[in-house]
Amino acid sequence: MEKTVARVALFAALIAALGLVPQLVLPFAGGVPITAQTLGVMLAGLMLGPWRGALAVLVFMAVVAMGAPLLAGGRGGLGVFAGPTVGFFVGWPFAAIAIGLIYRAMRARAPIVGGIVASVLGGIGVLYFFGIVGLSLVTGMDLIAATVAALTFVPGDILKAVIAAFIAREVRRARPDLVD
Ligand SMILES: O=C(O)CCCC[C@@H]1SC[C@@H]2NC(=O)N[C@@H]21
Repeated sequence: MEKTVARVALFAALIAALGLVPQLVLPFAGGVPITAQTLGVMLAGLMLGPWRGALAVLVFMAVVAMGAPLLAGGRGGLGVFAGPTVGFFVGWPFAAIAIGLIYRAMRARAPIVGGIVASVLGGIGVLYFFGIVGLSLVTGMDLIAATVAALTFVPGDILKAVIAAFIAREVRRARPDLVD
C-alpha cells in the first residue's frame, strides 16, 4: 500500500517535472502546445500499469485543477477546462489506462515493440480522440480541421513513445520490483 502511494506520487511528480520543459505553441495547432508531459503519461501507463498509472495522472490533474501552475508554460486552474487543450487534458487518464492494458498484453513477448505500440495506440489513438473532440468543441473548428491540427503532434508523440518504451524496458530489467 505504502509502495503504491509512493509510486503514484512519484509519477504525478514526474509529469509535473516534465512541465518544466518549455512548451512549443505552433500557430496552426489550434493553441494546443507540444509538451513533454505526454511522455510522463506514457511512462505512467507503461510502468505503473493501467489503474495506478491513471491514478497518478488523476492526482496530477487534481493538483492542476486546484490552481497549481504545473502544466507546461506555467498553466493551471479551472481555466484549463475551458481552453483548447481540455480534451487532451481530460483524455490523459484514459490514455494511461489504454497504454497500461496494451503493454501488459504485449510486454512479455515484445518489450520494446509492445511499449511503442501501447504508447502509440493509447497516447495517440485514444488521446487524440478526446483531444480532437475537445478542440473542436472549444474553438468551433470542424472535426476535420481539428484532426489536421492534431496531426502536428504525431511525429513528436511517436518519438516520445519510443523513448518511453526504452525507459520502461530498462527500468523493468534493472528493478522489476518497482514496476507493474
Ligand atoms: O497542457 C495542457 O493543457 C495539455 C496539453 C495537451 C497537449 C497535447 S497531448 C497530445 C499532443 N502531444 C503534444 O505534445 N501536445 C498535444
